[in-house]
Order: sequence, then structure tokens, then C-alpha cells
Amino acid sequence: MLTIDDLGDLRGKRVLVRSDLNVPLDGTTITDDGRIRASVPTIQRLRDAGARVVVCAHLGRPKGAPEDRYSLRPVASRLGELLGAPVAFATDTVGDSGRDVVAGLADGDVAVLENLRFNPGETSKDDAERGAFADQLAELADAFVSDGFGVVHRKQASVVDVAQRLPHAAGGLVLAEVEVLKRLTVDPARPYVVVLGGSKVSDKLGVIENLLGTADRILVGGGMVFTFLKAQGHEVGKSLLEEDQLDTVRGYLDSARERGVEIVLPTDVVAATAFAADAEHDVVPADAIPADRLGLDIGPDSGRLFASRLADASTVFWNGPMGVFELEPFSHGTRAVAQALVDSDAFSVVGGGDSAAAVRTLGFDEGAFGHISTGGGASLEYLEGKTLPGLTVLDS
Ligand SMILES: Nc1ncnc2c1ncn2[C@@H]1O[C@H](COP(=O)(O)OP(=O)(O)OP(=O)(O)O)[C@@H](O)[C@H]1O
Ligand SMILES: O=C(O)[C@H](O)COP(=O)(O)O
Repeated sequence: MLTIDDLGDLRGKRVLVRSDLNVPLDGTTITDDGRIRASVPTIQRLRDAGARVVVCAHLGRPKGAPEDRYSLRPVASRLGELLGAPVAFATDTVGDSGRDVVAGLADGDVAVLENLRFNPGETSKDDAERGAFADQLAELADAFVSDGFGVVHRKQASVVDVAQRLPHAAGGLVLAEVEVLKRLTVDPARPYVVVLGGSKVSDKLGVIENLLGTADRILVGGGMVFTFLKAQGHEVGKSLLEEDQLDTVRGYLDSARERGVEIVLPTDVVAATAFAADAEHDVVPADAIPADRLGLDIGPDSGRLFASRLADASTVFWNGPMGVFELEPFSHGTRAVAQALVDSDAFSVVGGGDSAAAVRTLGFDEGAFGHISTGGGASLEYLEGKTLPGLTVLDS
């Protein structure tokens, strides 16, 4: 992959940086700034080189139109604090504000553009529509640096199309993440255990098929559990469920049996009356979730089971919290898995915006893990051996 050094002298050049600043927010309060901190070294490096740095990023999944709750303004403020320098904020991406803000930058200055996904062209499946938006982005810069590892699996305008329009390079974060993940794909030390959870179930179920060829054991928690439980014939009440994936999941269970890969499911679940911290909740057997309840965490017995299945691991990859860790009553399963990783001698990689945030907000020391990746879906797809469009484009 081309690197920033390949871009030559950047003094006075406008450099568009695609970062992954998709951080968890509570209103306008950033609850974990890990992804912003991870983006700082590349931005600082470009400032030091005298570039005029134009940062673009997405937040959440708005549908191609502005929504206040997904504004990057609080993120731009936090970036300014971390850089110890003013950061200009454009209230649109490629409109008047974007153009004016970029035109006003001096060498070493930084601007953040408003959420890329407020523009339908960013995520469009239509090449021409995406290309037209990428043209507008490219007009704002002389070079492009791809540093948002968490989005390199997305074929989106700011990830792929803009790189085809400008001299481009991989940022330090992308290079570092790829280096670590390679360790998990090329002959990982065994037993190799994968822990999967979180809520982007349909995005992530597919990874299991490929992992059945590399992992020795897969522990399933979080919102992913219920599609498995239902596939085994159990009722899951009002829990998160991907009804159309039931046959696929049955196929995974059969294939795991044939290949000798152990799939570990929770034995108990914390089932609540509502998705709220003060909702009535009880620990119930995983095969007896009441019809009016939803499972929001793995139970204490499952926490112990998962810890025991992690104790002898030599390599662990973990993506997706075990429960709704943001709400204290449903944070214990995630805490149990994090503690098991801290206690084990395994080389552990934690991937995903929320998974990494969970580890930090639950008070664990980042240094106790082998690597905390900024990529969730991106890390998973890398491990699956898929071609990541945002990486491929940087090769040429
Ligand atoms: N049982 C559950 N029901 C509903 N939501 C759940 C459940 N368990 C976990 N979650 C939610 O999953 C979310 C995180 O899932 P997600 O798949 O986005 O993981 P991630 O680590 O952020 O990965 P990525 O970076 O790919 O987004 C958390 O906000 C958590 O509250
Ligand atoms: O949170 C993530 O994994 C990245 O920021 C990508 O977000 P997306 O899944 O909405 O594309």
C-alpha cells in the first residue's frame, strides 16, 4: 500500500483524510473517544508536514440527509482538544460551508467536514451517484489519505471513489491495524477462540462461515444469540432476532459439528421487560425466555462458561459486546469476557467501536489486551479473507 511518504512534499497542500470518527454519543456527549484518539497521529503528522488537513468522517447511519443527532460537531470539538489546536467545522460536507472552511485553512490547520452520510452519494449503490459525490469531495483537496480502518470494508464514496480521483496513501492507523490482523490470519497460535456479539447481527453472521475454517471455538453472545437459540427451536420472546437467517444459522451449527469446531452458546440470559436500565429483569435459562421479555445480556452462568472456554486460548479475537453494556444491569457478561481475556495469556484482539468502548468504559486497562482495534465489521471482514475495497484501492 502507498504511504504518506509516497505523497511527497505536502507543505501548503490540501489533504483530505478519511477517518473513522464513529464514536458512541449520549446526546452530544462522547462516551468513548477512542476512535478520535486513534485518528490523531495521522492528522498530527500531516499538520507537522505543513498540510492543510481536511478531515471527513461519518457518524451513525443517517439516511442521506442531515439529522442533528448525527452531527460531527461534538467530535470536531473533541478533536481540537486532543490536538491542542483550533479545528474549523463545516456545517455541510461539500457545500458552501465546506468549500469556505477549506479555503480559509492555513498550512498546518485542520477542518472537519459535517457527516459524509448526510449526502446520499456517500453510501449510494449507484456508481455514478457515488462518483459524482466523490468528484465534489476531490475538489476540496490535492491528495487523499485513507485512515479510517473501521470503514475500509465499505464501498463508499469517501473510502473508495475519492481515492480513485486523487493521489492517495494509507494512513498510519490503517497500516498498523492491517499489520496486527495479519497475525490472526497467518497461522494463529492455537487454540484460536473467537467471541462474537453486538447488535449488527445480519452484518456479522456471515463471518461465522469463514471462521469455521480457521477458529477452533466460537463463543456467541450479544444480540447474535437469539437467532442461534431460535434456530435450535427455543423461544426468544421479544429479543433481537434475524428471522430470515434461521436456516443459515442451522447450517453453521451442522457445519461446525462436522468440522469439529465448538460453538458455545449461553446457558442463561438476563431477560428484561423493556430496553431500559430500570426495566424489571431476571436471569432465565437460555431455552426458556418468557414471551414478553427480551434478552439484554448473557447470564452469570454463561459468563463463567465463556471464561472457562477462554482460559486455555492462545489467540482470541473478540467483536461485539455480550450485552447492552451501556446499561449497568446488562453489562456483566461483557465484563466477564473482558476479565477472562485480561486473566488469560492469549494474544487478544478486541475489535469494534462499541467493543473497544465497552472495555474502556468498564474500567479495563487497554494495555491488558494484545490490541484494541478501531475496526468492527472491517476487522471481521479482514479475518474472513474478504477483499476490502478500501484497502484494494490503496494498492494501485
Ligand atoms: N442482547 C442485545 N440486544 C440488543 N442489543 C445488544 C445486545 N447485546 C449487545 N447489544 C448492543 O450491541 C451494540 C454493539 O454492537 P455492534 O455490532 O455495533 O458492535 P461493535 O463492537 O460496535 O462493532 P462495529 O464497530 O462493527 O459497529 C451495543 O450498543 C450493545 O448495546
Ligand atoms: O462502527 C463501525 O464499524 C464503522 O464506523 C462502520 O460503520 P457502519 O457499519 O455504519 O458502516
